[in-house]
Order: sequence, then structure tokens, then C-alpha cells
Amino acid sequence: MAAAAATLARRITRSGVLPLCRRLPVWGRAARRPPGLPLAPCRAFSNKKIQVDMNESSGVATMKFKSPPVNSLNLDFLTEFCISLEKLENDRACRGIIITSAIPKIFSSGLDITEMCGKSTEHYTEFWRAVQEMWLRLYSSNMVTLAVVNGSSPAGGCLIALSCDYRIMADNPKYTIGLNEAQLGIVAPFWFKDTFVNVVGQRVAERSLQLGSLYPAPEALKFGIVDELVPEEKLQEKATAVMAQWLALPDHARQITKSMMRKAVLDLLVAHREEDIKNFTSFVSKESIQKSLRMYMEMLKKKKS
Ligand SMILES: CC/C=C\C/C=C\C/C=C\C=C\CC(=O)SCCNC(=O)CCNC(=O)[C@H](O)C(C)(C)COP(=O)(O)OP(=O)(O)OC[C@H]1O[C@@H](n2cnc3c(N)ncnc32)[C@H](O)[C@@H]1OP(=O)(O)O
Repeated sequence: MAAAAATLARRITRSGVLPLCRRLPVWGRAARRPPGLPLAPCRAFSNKKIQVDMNESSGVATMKFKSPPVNSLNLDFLTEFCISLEKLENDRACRGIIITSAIPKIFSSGLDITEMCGKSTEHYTEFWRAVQEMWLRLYSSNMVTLAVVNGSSPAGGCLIALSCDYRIMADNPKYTIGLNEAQLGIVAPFWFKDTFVNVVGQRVAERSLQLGSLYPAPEALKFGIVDELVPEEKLQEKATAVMAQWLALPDHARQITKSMMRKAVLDLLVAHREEDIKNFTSFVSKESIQKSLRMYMEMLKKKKS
């Protein structure tokens, strides 16, 4: 596992563009399972920050974020996430993934702000490439991707949910979700914005992005940021039912449709990846942005006392 992580990290950081494997539609992957072979009911693999359980009889993997205190997306987390996605994408038995959190009340707190504070240009480059890689893999996945948002999900956490095919959120107004970058004095990159627009439409996205709005679950439903609210104790049951509904269709039709809907947005980042990294590193290196991020971190810490 450590060797695989190191290899992927090297590939992400050195080669520039990691080949996104199996992005083209896979034709009926489940149908290729040899007939008559007994299926192991469940397989699992776990890294430090993400637990994956694969149910081979349903073809559905559950990916649980388990990086306390708040599942923030640092370089190690992003690398593990990409490796887990790659493993599942290449597993013909896997047709769908449920992405959720093992940390109570938090889905993910978004990008780890400490990765964007007081570091070198090389570090920002490596970090941003990993953020891009995570999104490219998730948004282009052939699998059915279902976000079960069982806690707050600001910024990068919201991006993960938005990149899935369907979002179920726990019906709790204390949990918030949204792209709140503007509140930190930073700007959501164009591909965060495009992903958001593809889910909620131009008007809601523009207003929400300018205001950096974080929506309590009921409002998130109203604006279409999530598809359904479900009592927390019913999330698992609901996720299983929704996944079964999506998997009832032939894979190839769903995959080609998904690719058609998302291709333009994906292609744009692939074509402008290096430019996007340069924009990020020069933006985040500005003293004014560093100051905003430091103040935001201080505010988070003060909030406790
Ligand atoms: C021109 C444009 C060109 C290019 C683009 C340029 C720039 C774009 C750049 C970046 C895009 C970034 C997207 C992001 O994801 S930024 C991250 C945004 N995240 C947040 O705003 C969330 C902040 N956190 C919270 O609101 C809360 O922590 C919470 C609701 C998630 C959880 O609340 P709790 O009360 O349960 O927990 P806390 O006590 O607040 O936190 C515990 C602990 O964790 C630390 N922490 C929280 N969030 C983060 C984080 N995102 N990164 C790092 N650390 C985080 C928090 O400080 C506490 O630490 P201590 O225990 O006090 O040490």
C-alpha cells in the first residue's frame, strides 16, 4: 500500500498528467463476471484515512473518510483517495461507490488550509495537482457515484459531493454544505464553478459563489445542491435503495450519457491543467491571500474558546 501510494504520488507530481484510466465507457462490466463462480460477499481495504468495503454480490463499494478531526483534504488524503478510486475503477466487480464519512457530524471540511499556508511554490504545485487529480478521477468515473453527506461539507468537501451522480444528505439543519471560498478571501477555481453550475444552474451558482454561502441541509435541498434529505439513521438504507435504482440500468447507456454531460468541463481542465496550477500557486502565494487564510484559521481556533 505504501509503495502504491508512493508510486501514485510520484506519477501525479512528476509526469504532469496522470493518465486517467478507463475513462471511456466500459461496456457492461458486471456482465463480464464469469458465470457460475461463487462471489465472495465482501472485500475490504483500508488505508490510514479512508476505509473501503466492497460488497461483491451487489457490486457496490462503500468508501468512508476517517481522517480526524474533520476529514480535511491534505496531500496524503488526496493521494489515498486517488489510489482507492483507481483500484475500484479497475475492479470489474465494482459498479458503484457510496462515499461517506466515519467522523460524526463532518463529511469533509474541504481542502486542508494548512497545505495552502506558508509553504513553497513546489509544495503548492504538488498539492494543487493532487486536488485536480482527485476531481478528474471522481467526476469522470464510470462507476455510479453516490455521496451520502452525513455531516457538514464546506468547499472542497462540497466539491466531492457535487462531483458524484447523486447526493443524499442527513436531514439536520446543523449540517451545512456549499462552496464558501469567498468567505476565506479565495476564489473557487473555474472547474469548481463549472461542477456547481452543472448541478444547480447558473443563477444559484453565481449568487452562492459570490456570497460564499454555506447552506443548512433544508436550504441545500431547496437550491438543488443535494437531491434528498433523509433522517440520519435511514441514510444507509436509502443509499442502498438509490444505488440499486441506478444500477438497474445497463452500464454502457448510463456511462455514455454521463460522459456526454461532463466531457466539456473535464476537457477544459485537462487542456488547461498547467495554467490552472500556475494560477493557483501565484494566487495563493500572494501575501494578501496568505493573510486572509491565516486570519480564517485563527477565527476557526477562536470559535472554540
Ligand atoms: C484566480 C483564481 C485562481 C486559482 C484558484 C485559487 C484559489 C482557490 C483555492 C482554494 C480552494 C479551496 C477550497 C477549500 O476547500 S478551502 C477550505 C474551506 N473549508 C472551510 O472553510 C471549513 C472550515 N472548517 C469549519 O468550518 C469547521 O471546522 C467544521 C464545520 C468543518 C467543523 O467544525 P467543528 O466545530 O466540528 O470543528 P473545529 O473545531 O472547527 O475544527 C477542528 C480542528 O480542525 C481544524 N480545521 C477545520 N477545518 C480545517 C481545514 N479545512 N483545514 C485545516 N484545518 C481545519 C480546526 O482549525 C481545528 O483545529 P484545532 O483543533 O483548533 O487545532
